[in-house]
Order: sequence, then structure tokens, then C-alpha cells
Amino acid sequence: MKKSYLKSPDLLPIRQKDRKITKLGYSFMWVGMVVVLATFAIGGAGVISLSLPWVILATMIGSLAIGFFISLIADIGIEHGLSFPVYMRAPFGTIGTHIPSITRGLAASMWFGINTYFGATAMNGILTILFGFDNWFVCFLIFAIFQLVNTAMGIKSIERFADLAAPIILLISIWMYISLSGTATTAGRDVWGWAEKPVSGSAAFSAFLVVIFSNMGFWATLSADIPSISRFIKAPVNEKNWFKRNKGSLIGNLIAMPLTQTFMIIIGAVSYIAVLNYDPVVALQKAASGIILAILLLMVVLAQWSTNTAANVVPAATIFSNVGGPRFPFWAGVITAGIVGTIVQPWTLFGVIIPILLFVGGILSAIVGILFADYYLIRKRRVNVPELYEDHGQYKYLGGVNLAGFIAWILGAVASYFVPNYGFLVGFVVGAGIYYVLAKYWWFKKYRQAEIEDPNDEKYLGISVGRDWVIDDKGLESVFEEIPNNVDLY
Ligand SMILES: Nc1ccnc(=O)[nH]1
Repeated sequence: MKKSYLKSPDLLPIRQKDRKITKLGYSFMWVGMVVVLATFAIGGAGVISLSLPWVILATMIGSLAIGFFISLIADIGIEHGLSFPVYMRAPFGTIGTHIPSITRGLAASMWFGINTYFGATAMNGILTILFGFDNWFVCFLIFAIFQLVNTAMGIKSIERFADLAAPIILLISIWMYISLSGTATTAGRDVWGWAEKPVSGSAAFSAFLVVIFSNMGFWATLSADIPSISRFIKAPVNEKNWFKRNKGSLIGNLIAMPLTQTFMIIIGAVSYIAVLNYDPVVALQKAASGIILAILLLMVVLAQWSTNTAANVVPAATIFSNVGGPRFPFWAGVITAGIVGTIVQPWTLFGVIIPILLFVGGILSAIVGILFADYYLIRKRRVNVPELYEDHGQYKYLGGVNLAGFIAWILGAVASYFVPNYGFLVGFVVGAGIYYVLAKYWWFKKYRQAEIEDPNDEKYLGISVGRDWVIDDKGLESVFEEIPNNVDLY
């Protein structure tokens, strides 16, 4: 029997028994994701015009805010086990999903390349110290392959690496903080009071906003496609309370992430204050040497690695596998992400990272707004999941495209582009507002949606009514918790 293009095996809903990420594991994944050289850049850029306490305050506000949005969207993965590109078939259509999701896939691949490049320079530094070997491009290729293999081995393998790397990373970063603040003091600069070109009044306010929205834009990527990860988080069955059901994700998003993010921003700032360069690889090379430097550089390698697998390769590979159809499994998506991330020549991108972050944050924030409106406001968390996998089902709309989603996305992205200082919020509000009105009063009047017409819990909810969505080649079955696990239905 010919398989539907929409039924890639790696994109089917994740069942309860296959959800393997624990609360603690997810928090470790966040520590692993947050510690990455690009995070330091926000701190370093911040202390150019603001003193460190203000940069910290702005970071806490920004990362808590984005953690809140991440948590909202993560419920799609937790409730239904759906990944980002598959859920996006609802607000954008079974074909339309590809345009916004490839946008995100490209951003993720670029990040992969940037992070791999900096990891490769650190690895090169280590090999130079130990063996006198010096060729960063060879290091780039080797490092890329290690990370891709780690990702292709699946989400549990990523978590295991984070469990190992996160504690090491944290310990070394404390050490890094101490040694860099020593360097700053020696240079006669007070870590807690210094700013390179301090500003005041409205310029200070707008610098404060830039730090808030850089932090939000930074993780805006994950607030869109967190379902691709959260679908693997263990969650309680039959739990109607949103907070209790999402506990595994909330602790990571609202505690582990903001705390680590703030700490890393401090390190980036301190390294800028110490050596006037927010690339800690450079800062470290000025502040240490020999075997100590090699250990510090090892931390950079681990940090880049644990960010890349979870935050970049998983999302990109999930998306590419969705584009490629059932013959294009997750691992093929992983390889694609690696190739794309290399050919964009990421070593040229780091200098323009803050403007890119704000820009991409804006584009993605409209998508987050649309997801929020579609999932919570319009469908009220009920989803006719089997139809997401049907070529001619209710999400086909007009030739596979939901125009309400596209119009809202374009207007939201444009709006956020014109107010870059408030990028994420404007994109979110405009995207959500326009989508809500268009979808409710126009599109879904034309294209009827079963879960909106009949918002039945038993039919359209997932884990909170004990359901595992099971998509079968032959049709549309779903299995309830009442059926014992050991009965093989198919
Ligand atoms: N999605 C991402 C955001 C920030 N940094 C990354 O490496 N990836």
C-alpha cells in the first residue's frame, strides 16, 4: 500500500511509553542549550552601554518572558505528542507548513554552523596545546560529525550527553567568572559598575530594551518549535491541570533556563570588561595558558555541542524530515542540517549576530503568536490529530495552504521589523490578533474544523484524557489508556 506523504515514521505522535525525558533531564538539556558562546555575546554587548546590574535585570526579565512563551507552546508536544512542523499543518496547511518551518530550519542550521565553528576553534586550540596540530577546518568537520552522530542516535542520547556536560560546564564557568573578574580588576575596571560608553535617560531605556529583546529573540526559535522536543518529555496521564501536566517542561523553561541564561550573560559581560572582547575563546586565550587553557577550551567544545544537538539539529532535522516525506527519515534530516550549516560559511556570521537575533526573533514571534491563537484560542487545545496526516483531510484547506496563517505571519513579521526594540512582543501580538480574527470569522467558516464544531474532550484531547494518538497507514485509529499496554493492536 502506498504510504501517504504526510506519514513519515519519525513524525508520528510520540506515545506515552516512548517519552523518555525526565524533568531533571530536560533541565540539564536547558543548561546545555543555554551555555553557548553566542549567549556571552549578549552580555558583552550589554555592558557597552549599561552597567552589569542593569544587564542582569534585563536578562532576567527577557528570559523569564520567553520561558513563559516556550511553556505555552510546549503543551502542544506534551498534550498530543506532535512535533512543530506537523502541528504547523493546522495554522498553515499541509503544504503551507513548509514555508515557515523551513525558515526556522534554515535559522537552526545556521546556528549549528556558527556554534560548530566556535567549538572548532576551541578544539583547534586544545590540539595545538597538546600536539601542535593547527587546522581549524579539519576540526570543524570532525566536530560537526560528532554532533550529527549524537543527534541521529535520538533524543535520549542527547539528554545523556547533556547530563554529562551540564555539570562540567557549570563548574568550569564558575571558575571562568572568577578568573575573568580577576583580570578585569587588574585592568582597573570595576565589574559591577563599569560600562564602556555609559548612556542615560531614554538612550539607557532603549539599551535596556535591546538586552531584554535580544534575550527573547535568542530563544524565540525554541518558543516556536519547542514541541519537537517537548513531545519527548514524560508527562502525567489523565492530568487535566495545565500546570501539573506541564511540570516537566515548566521547571526547565522557567527556572533552569533563566538562571543559566543570566549566569552566562554575566560571564559574557565580565569577559568583555576584562579584555574588551566578548568572544570568551579570545578572552580565555588572553587570561590563561597551557593545560588550564586546554581545560577551559574543552568546556567551550562541550558547551557548543550540547546547544547544537538539542536546540539546532533536532529542530532542523525534524523539519527537513517533514519536507522530505516518509522516505526521508530523521537521520537524513540530520545530515541535511549539517550540510546547510556548513555551506552558509558560518565563520563570517558572528559579527552580525545581535541584529540577526532581533530580526529572526521578530519573524518567529509572529509564528509563536499564530500557534498560540490557533491552539489555545481557536481550537481550545483540541486537535483532530489523525487528519494532520491526511492529504485530503480538514487541514488541506485551499491546495494545502491556510491563508489566514500566511497573512497573519507576513503582517506580524513586518510589524515587528519596524519596531525592532520591541520585536518579539509586537510580532506575537500582531500575529496572534490577526490570525484569530481571520481564522475565526473567515477561514474556518469556509473550511470547517471538526474540533471547533464539536469541541469534544474524548475525541480531540491527548494525554490529558489518557489518549495515545496512533496513526495507522490504513486509517485513523486512536488508542485509549483503557487498552492494556501488552495488547498488540496491529
Ligand atoms: N535556536 C538557537 C538559539 C540560540 N542559539 C542557538 O544556537 N540556537
